Amino acid sequence: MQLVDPVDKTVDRDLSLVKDLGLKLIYAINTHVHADHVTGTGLIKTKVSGVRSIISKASNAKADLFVEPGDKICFGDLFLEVRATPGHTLGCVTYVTGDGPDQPQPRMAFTGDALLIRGCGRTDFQGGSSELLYKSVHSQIFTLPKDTLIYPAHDYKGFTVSTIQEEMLYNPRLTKDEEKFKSIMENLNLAYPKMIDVAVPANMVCGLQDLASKSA
Ligand SMILES: N[C@@H](CCC(=O)N[C@@H](CSS)C(=O)NCC(=O)O)C(=O)O
Repeated sequence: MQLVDPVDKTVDRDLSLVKDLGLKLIYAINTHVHADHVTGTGLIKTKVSGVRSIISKASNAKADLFVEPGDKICFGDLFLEVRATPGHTLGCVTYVTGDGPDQPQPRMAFTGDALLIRGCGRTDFQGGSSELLYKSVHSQIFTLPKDTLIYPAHDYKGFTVSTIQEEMLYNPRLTKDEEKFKSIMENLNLAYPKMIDVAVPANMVCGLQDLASKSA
């Protein structure tokens, strides 16, 4: 019996979509890295030549290119703006589509684990800080136009997209004041991530070359 790696399968599906749409993949962009997740970027690089991986400098991870707050990632006539949104991890960033008449409207924000739909990333390990996360979301994400579409990294309830307006109205954590938010985050009682202390075999590290350079 041949085992098929689920990450491999997902990457193949997504690359097939990119091909069907006639697009050329040039960047594989990460919002952050955590020791319990292996990013798919290294695997993508083995399947599509010329793709360059991107992650924030503050993540302290490995990649081809490092970005800092305020940087613009340009592709074709479009660009993504890099916003620092630490709190879930110290190196978390949010990527926002460009501002301007020639850029797609409404804007789109790829928030990683900083802002989830009706939730947010946990802040209880590996550089997490509820104080920082609250400030990040309020100063860097909730200041975007209300119709900006939010695409987070995870959803545990089947949602795929939200808007700034919806989250400012209905997010059960981030609509609260900072003290209440901190207390909510301290009492989430989430299970300790299953994979956080799992050692990664050496052959995976070779294939997935942008795996975080350090773990817990
Ligand atoms: N059950 C999962 C862990 C789920 C989890 O902790 N998710 C993280 C994002 S991945 S580090 C999170 O921030 N969740 C926030 C929340 O409110 O659920 C596992 O054991 O792997």
